Amino acid sequence: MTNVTLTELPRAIATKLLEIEAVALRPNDPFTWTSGLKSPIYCDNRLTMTYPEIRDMIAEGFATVIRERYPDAEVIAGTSTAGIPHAAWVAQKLNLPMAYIRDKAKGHGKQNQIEGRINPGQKVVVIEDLISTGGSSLKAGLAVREAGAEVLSVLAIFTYQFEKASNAFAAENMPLETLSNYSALIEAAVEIGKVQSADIATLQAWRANPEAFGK
Ligand SMILES: O=P(O)(O)OC[C@H]1O[C@H](OP(=O)(O)OP(=O)(O)O)[C@H](O)[C@@H]1O
Ligand SMILES: O=C(O)c1cc(=O)[nH]c(=O)[nH]1
Repeated sequence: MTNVTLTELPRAIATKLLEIEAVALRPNDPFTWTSGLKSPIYCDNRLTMTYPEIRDMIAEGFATVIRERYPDAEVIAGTSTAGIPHAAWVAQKLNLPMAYIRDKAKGHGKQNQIEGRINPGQKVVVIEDLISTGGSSLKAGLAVREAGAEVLSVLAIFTYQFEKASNAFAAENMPLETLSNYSALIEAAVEIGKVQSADIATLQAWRANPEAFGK
């Protein structure tokens, strides 16, 4: 078990993401995000699965948030696909039921969007790996509500801190909390010398107007 407080966690996770090279910069060959946005940066949190110490730091962070702020949680639900393993580790730590939410209902079999059992009226915490626009995780949270359950909060490892995402969650009155974020990532990257000043300038220009990047 790792021993990092919630206050230390944004920087600690950001540093680990940089150390394992989960963060890639490609200013001249932008990444396409799931929302269609073009970006000079991509944060591949899936790589945290590979490192027991890091995935446990994350799971312990989520478990602490749930114990402190959502002690009534009855089900931990992961978003498909990158949220699923983290939801499993948290559910195991808290000895709670687990489910996962597909981005859409299956076209065959039972045609489920939610796999595992979430009963109407149950209190659910949704676990996501990363928030860009927030579209994927908000959709997952709304599917849980559609099933008649209550979403106590969506928790994610990392957010780019776009207003668009926080506004979308606020509009649905759905709480969103994250363990680490873009500000902490940039601070950590500068401190450990992972980004050059030219890259910082590119990242600042992109961050100020992400929709215009790469056009
Ligand atoms: O906040 P958003 O704009 O929705 O973007 C973030 C989502 O994008 C990624 O998933 P992706 O669609 O790549 O699928 P995966 O989880 O199956 O890898 C990531 O894991 C988040 O779920
Ligand atoms: O928006 C996305 O698709 C996205 C961005 C990012 O940095 N990492 C990721 O896994 N997805």
